[in-house]
Amino acid sequence: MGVRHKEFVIEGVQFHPESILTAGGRAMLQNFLNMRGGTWKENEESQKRMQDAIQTNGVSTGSQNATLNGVSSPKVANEKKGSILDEIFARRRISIEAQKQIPSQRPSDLQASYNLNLSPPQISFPDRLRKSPFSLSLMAEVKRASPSKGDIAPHICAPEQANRYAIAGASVISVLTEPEFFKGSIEDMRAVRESLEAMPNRPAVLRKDFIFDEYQILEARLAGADTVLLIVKMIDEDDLRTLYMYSRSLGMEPLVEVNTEAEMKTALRLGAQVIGVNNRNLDNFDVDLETTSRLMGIVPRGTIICALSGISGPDDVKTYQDNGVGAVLVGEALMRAHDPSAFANKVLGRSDGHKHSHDRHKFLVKICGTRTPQAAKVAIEAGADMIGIILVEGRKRCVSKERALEVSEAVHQTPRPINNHFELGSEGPTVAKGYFEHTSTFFQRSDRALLVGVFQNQPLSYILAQQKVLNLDVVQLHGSEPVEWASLIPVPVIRRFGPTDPGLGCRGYHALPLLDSASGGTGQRLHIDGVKWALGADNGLRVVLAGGLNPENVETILSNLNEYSLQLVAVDVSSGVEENGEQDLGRIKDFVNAVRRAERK
Ligand SMILES: O=C(O)c1ccccc1N[C@@H]1O[C@H](COP(=O)(O)O)[C@@H](O)[C@H]1O
Repeated sequence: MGVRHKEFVIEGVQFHPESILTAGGRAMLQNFLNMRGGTWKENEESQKRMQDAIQTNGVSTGSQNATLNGVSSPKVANEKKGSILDEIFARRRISIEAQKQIPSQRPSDLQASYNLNLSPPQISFPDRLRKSPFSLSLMAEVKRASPSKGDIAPHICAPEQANRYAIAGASVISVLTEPEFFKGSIEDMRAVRESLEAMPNRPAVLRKDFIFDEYQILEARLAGADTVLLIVKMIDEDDLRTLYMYSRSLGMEPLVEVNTEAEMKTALRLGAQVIGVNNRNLDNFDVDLETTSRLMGIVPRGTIICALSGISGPDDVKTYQDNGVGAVLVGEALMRAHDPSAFANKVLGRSDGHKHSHDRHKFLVKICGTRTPQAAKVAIEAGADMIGIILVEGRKRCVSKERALEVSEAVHQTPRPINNHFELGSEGPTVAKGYFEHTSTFFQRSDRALLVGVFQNQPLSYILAQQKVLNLDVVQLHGSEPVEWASLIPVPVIRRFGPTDPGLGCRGYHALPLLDSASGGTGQRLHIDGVKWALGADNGLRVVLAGGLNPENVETILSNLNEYSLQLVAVDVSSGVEENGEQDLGRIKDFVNAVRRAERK
């Protein structure tokens, strides 16, 4: 085991001597001192101060490191000095030490947040790898730059990139969080995790960084990591074990990285369940794709082996599949790919997953403002998918309790015409799906139409009571109700938004947003450009379209939105199927027929 330098203290902060032997390290120290109102000048006196600090601390096997929960932070093993990795580790050490001094980011702050259960829900990293439906799992990396390649894709938006990877079938999203050499940040990883929120079968999130301190592991968990990287080469075995156990204590099985047989043996002694074999030698950056297959021989069954680095396409993956490698990590090639989703699909041997032009898109139809059981029956028999009743006191279409019960009974008992039955998706259970893509399937019910109760700025207790009494299948919130209410209502919620309203695309709350003008039920049309803007800004968004639709205009409106038709789940009409203020059975049928014609175009 390598000897260690004792840390020294400047302005009350402990630093590792290796950290400031480089110009970059000194620049970071300068930043730190600036932040603290101190100065560090490259003059004789400061250099002497540094030399003295190094000499007086000298060579020692002890350590005086910062502690978290009373456990001392492990050190970078000294014999590894000299490589680029040492420099990165040394710089990370300085910046992490500086970060720990910032009120709100001190170890005690992180621990307090963790104790308050503020870390996002996690999934098991090894389980997620094992559940991949493909012959080998993909760990797709967000990496803007690297020390060996320089800039790769500095302008990418991390959560956008991660979403593409997820939908394409990646089991893990690896996010580089090191800022200087890789141009990443913990904020990238937090945003990536947020972008996967409420996505069924989301990928696991890996914090890829240079980890030497429990502090970084706790920080990762609070930002939403499901696993962290531990590099055997850079941490001595006792410290590695401490970090490994700490990560597991937070529910994160780490990815343990090795490059040689000796390192593999260390990882196995640790009991690591997931071992990444780096095909890149970190001293000289040489890549040898056979490294992974070579080291497989000594690995017991059940351990998941991942090939890391240098994989540039499906051809590289073939041999790994044959050798029983569980996963491949692809970074640079995906970041440089013109179409990362298509590239990821190819690596996984998956068809592109896109809908083809011959797949006819079906728009659900909601007939709202229904006031009689007869109208509900006619609408269902004409092919309507949802029947809405207005439960807003004072509005002209509001139905009495008795009438609402009658309509409810009609909706629950009227069978649907046979040609309205849905073919439900057969996608495997472990491929991630967009949140709204998933929730829109709630509304595709084959046996009967759904009953929707429309509310506007009424108390939550009233809404909950009505849902129960009327056996509502869906609740529509048409006022300024808090978005969070959707999680407190036991059936799917449709919530009204204007196209530029905040919260429209919030995942995890409303099952579908409904685009309409503010008051509702007035026949006021939405500006088509606004609708296009909202749909174009977020291609994972799915909506119900309402506002001034009628049998005469709905075909044209749908054809104007043709480009976005996959995002339009349903169309909704209230005043447009009325004649002289009453629902007109003929107009209801005309509306449904007009929508069906639009589907065929
Ligand atoms: O229709 C109503 O009277 C109503 C009252 C209160 C809130 C919402 C209401 N209707 C909703 O408005 C849209 C579209 O209506 P329109 O076609 O423009 O008349 C639809 O979502 C109805 O559910």
